[in-house]
Amino acid sequence: MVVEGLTVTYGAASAVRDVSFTAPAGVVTAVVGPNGAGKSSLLLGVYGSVHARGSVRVGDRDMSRLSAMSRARQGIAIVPQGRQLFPKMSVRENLQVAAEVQRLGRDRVEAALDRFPILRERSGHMAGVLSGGEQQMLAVSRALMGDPSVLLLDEMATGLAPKIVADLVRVVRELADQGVAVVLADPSLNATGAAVERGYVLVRGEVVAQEDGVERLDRAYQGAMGLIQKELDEVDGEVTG
Ligand SMILES: Nc1ncnc2c1ncn2[C@@H]1O[C@H](COP(=O)(O)OP(=O)(O)OP(=O)(O)O)[C@@H](O)[C@H]1O
Repeated sequence: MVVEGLTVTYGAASAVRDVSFTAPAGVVTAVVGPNGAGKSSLLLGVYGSVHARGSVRVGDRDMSRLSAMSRARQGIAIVPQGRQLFPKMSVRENLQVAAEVQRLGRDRVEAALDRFPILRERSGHMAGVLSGGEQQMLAVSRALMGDPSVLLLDEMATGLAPKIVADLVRVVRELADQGVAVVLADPSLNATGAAVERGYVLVRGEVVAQEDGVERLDRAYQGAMGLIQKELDEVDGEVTG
C-alpha cells in the first residue's frame, strides 16, 4: 500500500498533515507516536471512515475516492482502537453483521469463529461480557473475514495480558508471512516490537522519521521524544524563568 499526502482534519484542526508512507505486502510496518500524535486518525484516513485528503493505493488500485465500505470490500481491514464491537450482540452476530456488510457468505462466519478456538466456545455469549483479550480476538477475526490485503491495527496490545499479546503478535506475523501488508499503530514498541520490521515515527500529525529494523525505529522514536521533552522544558523555563 502506498499513501501519499494524507491530511486528516476535524473542523479547523488538522490531526494528520501531508503524511506519506508505504506498507509493503508481506511486511509488518509500525506507526509509533505519543498519545494524540494522530495515529488513529491516520489509520481511519486510510480506511476511509474520516474525511481525508491525499491518495491511498493498494497494488494498482486507487482507493482514494472510495467509501470505507468499498475500501473494505477491496481489501483494507481495520481493528480500531476500542474495537467497536456490538456489546449486546453475540460473538456470532457480531461476525454475521460484518459478513452482511461486506456481502460475505455464511462460511466466512464459521471460519472466523474457528480462527481462535475461544470464539467458537463463546459464540453465543454477548460480546460485551468477553474479556479484553477475547474481544480483541473477535475484532481481529472480524477484520480478517474478507481476506484483506491490508490490515490496520490500532493499539492492538493496549490493556491486554502479555500471553494474549504474544498470541496476537504471532497471528500478525503469520498474516505478513502470507503476504498481507500489516500496519501497527502504537504508542510504544515494547509490546508489539517483536512483530515489527520497519516503521515511521509520527509526532504532532507529521512523520519525523522512517527506519528499517525495530531497534533503529525505537531509537529514532526515543530521539524524537527527547527533542519534544527538551522543547517542553525550554517553554517551561521561559514561563517560570
Ligand atoms: N473525532 C475527533 N474530533 C476532533 N478532534 C479529534 C477527533 N479525533 C481525534 N481528534 C484530535 O486529533 C488529534 C489526533 O488524535 P488521534 O486519536 O488520531 O491520535 P493518536 O495518536 O491515535 O492518539 P491516542 O493514542 O491518544 O489515540 C488529537 O489532538 C485529538 O484530540
